[in-house]
Parts: sequence; structure tokens; C-alpha cells
Amino acid sequence: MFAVSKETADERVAVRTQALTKVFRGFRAVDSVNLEVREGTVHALVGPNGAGKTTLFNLLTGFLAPTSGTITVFEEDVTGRPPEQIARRGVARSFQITSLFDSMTSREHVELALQGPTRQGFRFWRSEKLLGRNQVRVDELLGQVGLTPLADKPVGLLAYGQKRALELSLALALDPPVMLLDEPTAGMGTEDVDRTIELVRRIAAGRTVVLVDHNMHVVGSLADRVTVLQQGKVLAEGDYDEVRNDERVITAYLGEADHA
Ligand SMILES: Nc1ncnc2c1ncn2[C@@H]1O[C@H](COP(=O)(O)OP(=O)(O)OP(=O)(O)O)[C@@H](O)[C@H]1O
Repeated sequence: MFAVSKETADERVAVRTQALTKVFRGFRAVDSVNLEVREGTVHALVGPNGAGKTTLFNLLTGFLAPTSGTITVFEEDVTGRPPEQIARRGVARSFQITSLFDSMTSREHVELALQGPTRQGFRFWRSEKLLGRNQVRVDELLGQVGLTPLADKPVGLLAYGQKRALELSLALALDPPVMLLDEPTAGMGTEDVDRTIELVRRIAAGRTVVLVDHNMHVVGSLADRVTVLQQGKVLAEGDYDEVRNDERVITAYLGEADHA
């Protein structure tokens, strides 16, 4: 095996974009963005409404094709690849609640996610051994997100925060080296937000997380590095305290508040 010094390992870039641009009918929603997400870090994307965060997210996961520029995952060029190919390179995004089935239980959702095409391929039969192995993993995943006591309840009966926790466990089922979380605390009350911060912290152990969240308490608690976008461009980048005190960032957010 190669000997990798800690320093070298720390330097690895999980996701890199170069001059990444997305134009919608003449409008530059993402404009020449150079992003470097280092392996093992939690990297937050923030910015006022309409800054381009969701568009950038969709580019990184292949849900949108860039107009120009490049995206690499662990230095492999994935520009223009479809979502399932990018997922196979190790980038997974949290599922949306809208993709949950009300009549199915959390356990059934996780079982299904574990049978997904990225792991063992679709199977019409499964050995007892495989089922047994999956059950251990299902219990583990449900436990990780605190859903063990509710595992056999139909998802339609779960509270909002519990559904968001289930989404996270479905993304975790893929065991992705890079996890993209799109507003994991959106619409949550304070208690659920704090629980989710803890959960994301656990999820982040041993992997890279790219996080979009409007809640600055969440960003401040979790992010090792923060990129601030404004009008599709990178406005500032640094750790949370650096960007929070950056005059340009303050002005951008004040502008938004004025507008509101
Ligand atoms: N499919 C599309 N067609 C045309 N314009 C789009 C499309 N998707 C996004 N936009 C525009 O691109 C800009 C960036 O949108 P985006 O949703 O990426 O911003 P955001 O930072 O995620 O905003 P928010 O915080 O409000 O979710 C917005 O002005 C939006 O109207």
C-alpha cells in the first residue's frame, strides 16, 4: 500500500469546480464559480435568496448540466455526467420528503434504499444471508438517526423532523464519501434543529459534507469552511467567523433585509 502522510491526506480535494457557470436564458445563475471542498470537511454554501446555491447544488449532483466550466470528484472529471454516474463516484444528496411513501414504514424505506442499484444491483431474489446482513445495517441506520422506536410506523404518521431524519438515513444507506445536504433544517423548530445539528455531526464523521442552510446557527455549529455566494458569484470564503465579519457579506445580507 502507499504510505500517505496525514498532511497529504488532509490536502485531498473531494469536489472541485473550475469556472463553473449555468446560464438560464441569458441569466447567469451560477457565474464562474471556483470551489474547493476538502476531504473530510463540512463545507457550507450560504448566500441571500437567489444567490445560486440550489443551482450550484444541482450542478454538483448532475441534476443540471453546466453551461461551461468543470466539476471533478476526487480529481476525476464528472462534468456533464448524469446523476446516477455522479452518485456512483461517491456523491449522494439527501432525498426529498416528497419521495417518501406515506404507507410504507421507515424500515421498509431503508431496506429499499439498501437494495438500490449502486450497491449489489437490482435483484429478483435475495439470499437469506444477504437479508440478514441487511437487517443489521437497517437497524444501524435507523438507530443513527434516532428512528428505532418508530421503525415500523407508516411514514405518513411521522412528524416533519422525523421525516427529514429518515431522508438522511436513506442517503446514508449509500454510505457516500461525499454527502450533499440541501437545507436539512428547513422548516424545523429549535429542538429539531439542534437534534439535526447533532445528527449531521455524526454523519460528517469520516466523510465530506456540502451543506446549504439558511440558518446561521446551523452553519456556525457545523461548517469548517463557508463559501458565500451572491448573484451567482463567490463573494467571500473562509471559516465561519471570517465570513461573518466580512464587510461584503454583511452588506449583501443587509441588502437582502432592506429588500424584504
Ligand atoms: N430553471 C430555471 N430557469 C430560470 N431561472 C432559474 C432557474 N433556476 C433558478 N433560476 C434563477 O437563478 C437564480 C438562482 O436561483 P437558486 O435557486 O439557485 O438560488 P438560491 O441561492 O438557492 O436561492 P434560495 O436561497 O432562495 O433557495 C434565481 O434568480 C432563480 O430565479
